[in-house]
Amino acid sequence: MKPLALLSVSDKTGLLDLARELSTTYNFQLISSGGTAKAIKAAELEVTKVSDYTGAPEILGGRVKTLHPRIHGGILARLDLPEHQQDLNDNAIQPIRIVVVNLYPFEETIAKPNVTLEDAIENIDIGGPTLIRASAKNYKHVAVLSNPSQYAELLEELKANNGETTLEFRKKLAVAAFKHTQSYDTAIAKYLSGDLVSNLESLEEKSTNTLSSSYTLLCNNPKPLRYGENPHQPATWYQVGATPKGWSAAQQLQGKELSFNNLLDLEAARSIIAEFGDDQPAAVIIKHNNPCGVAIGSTIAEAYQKAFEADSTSAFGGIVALNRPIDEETAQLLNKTFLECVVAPACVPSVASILSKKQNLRVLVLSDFHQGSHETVKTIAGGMLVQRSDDESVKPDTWKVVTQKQPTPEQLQELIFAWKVSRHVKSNAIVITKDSTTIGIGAGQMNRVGSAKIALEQAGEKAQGAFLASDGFFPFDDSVRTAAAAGITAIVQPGGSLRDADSIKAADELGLVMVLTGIRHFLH
Ligand SMILES: NC(=O)c1ncn([C@@H]2O[C@H](COP(=O)(O)O)[C@@H](O)[C@H]2O)c1NC=O
Repeated sequence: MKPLALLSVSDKTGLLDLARELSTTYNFQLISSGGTAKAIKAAELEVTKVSDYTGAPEILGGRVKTLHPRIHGGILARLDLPEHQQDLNDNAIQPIRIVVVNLYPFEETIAKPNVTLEDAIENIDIGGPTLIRASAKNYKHVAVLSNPSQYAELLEELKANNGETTLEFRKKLAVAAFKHTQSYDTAIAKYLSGDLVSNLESLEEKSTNTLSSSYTLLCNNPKPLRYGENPHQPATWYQVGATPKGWSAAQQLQGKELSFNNLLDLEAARSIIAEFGDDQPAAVIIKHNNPCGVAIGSTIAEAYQKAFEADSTSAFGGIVALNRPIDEETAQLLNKTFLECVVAPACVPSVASILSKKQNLRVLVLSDFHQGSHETVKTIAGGMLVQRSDDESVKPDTWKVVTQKQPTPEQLQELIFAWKVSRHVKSNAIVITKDSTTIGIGAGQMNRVGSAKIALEQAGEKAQGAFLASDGFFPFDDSVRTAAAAGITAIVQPGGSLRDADSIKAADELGLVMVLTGIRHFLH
């Protein structure tokens, strides 16, 4: 009697080649569910329909196809146990040696724009995971394939072992199978629980009754990276969810492979550019996850040039993000210095030959800069911290002017610019700007005075008439006095210190404008 191989697949990629090899080269009898059998038959290969083998028709519009004791008995039987053999004989069941299944495309279905709950539910595969789990449980006797990418490996295995599979190989497939059904079920649970929104709502409720009892990140398509932050740290880049989004959907037009640090810096650049929307051309240059230059210009070339000149020393080896397509003028400017990466929503075709002069420069196209994650996740010893991302838009209409001096509309615009940048600088953050360009950035200092000194020193003479944003409140009036002495005109800060009155008094004394946003933007 021929050994049995069961094939039941939604994604029919590679199916016919595999079926042909199994039946003609390795002499398997193929049994398949309706659609799979039809495809195999159409290729003039021999196949038995599951319903013919079991004598039970597919019912409920396909909700029940393979859920039958003749199928699951054949998969789950321990062939080393005489009592199992007896059961097989008594029930005219043949052992099934190879099971090839891939599941209804649940994640692809829910990613569709107007998906209905009905559609989503009908795409929850029941029989498929049951086949996969049963086969994986009985890996000592059954080889289970849960993805077309495994077909070639199976054929090599059969070739190397006279039409058999080794226990080691089957165990490896079983592990992959359980991981697959786990992530499949996680996607379903996430979707049915209201997806991310309800996770975040439950975070906001802060009540243990409403918090999810577990938190799972569903990651796919691992891409090995050369290394992590440093060469001795192995690292992998995973795509979150089944459909490529964000950086997983970005197109790399040229340059070396992306590194771990490139991706972190690109993400920092993306989040700043997203802040400025699409109204005006904006450019940002990132170094070590902090911006070293951010600017708005009348053209994208001008915005880049202003961002570059903001701190040309630090821009060397930087990561650039632009919110307009790269045109020839900008490409020529980009080529003037060593940069690691540049990302833009598009590239004018003629710039390819200009940028290719810098062969190592990674050029990426990201069509949507606004697709950030709504939650951030960090690991700590024995735990994981999850929070809503700091992605709420800046709302200047809620700001309060607390000084006698009021800002002019132009000054308010500049303060908005400074504030938008400051929330993306590691705390303690002080950002000095002028003409919609950063001219001094103090990042990641352990006290705010230190950050202010660094930012003001970098701004130098240009601090005269410039604007200052602070991501957290001023605990004392010292930074206000230092800023005024350097020539700062207006300050935006959250407020909320016990000594706010001291800072406001100093601002009034020194003739500054001070605006309180009422919201803090620490970034660790
Ligand atoms: N209900 C069942 O008994 C069942 N058995 C297998 N499936 C799935 O049906 C699909 C294949 O169907 P077809 O061969 O009819 O194209 C596969 O994705 C497989 O995972 C089933 N469908 C869903 O639960």
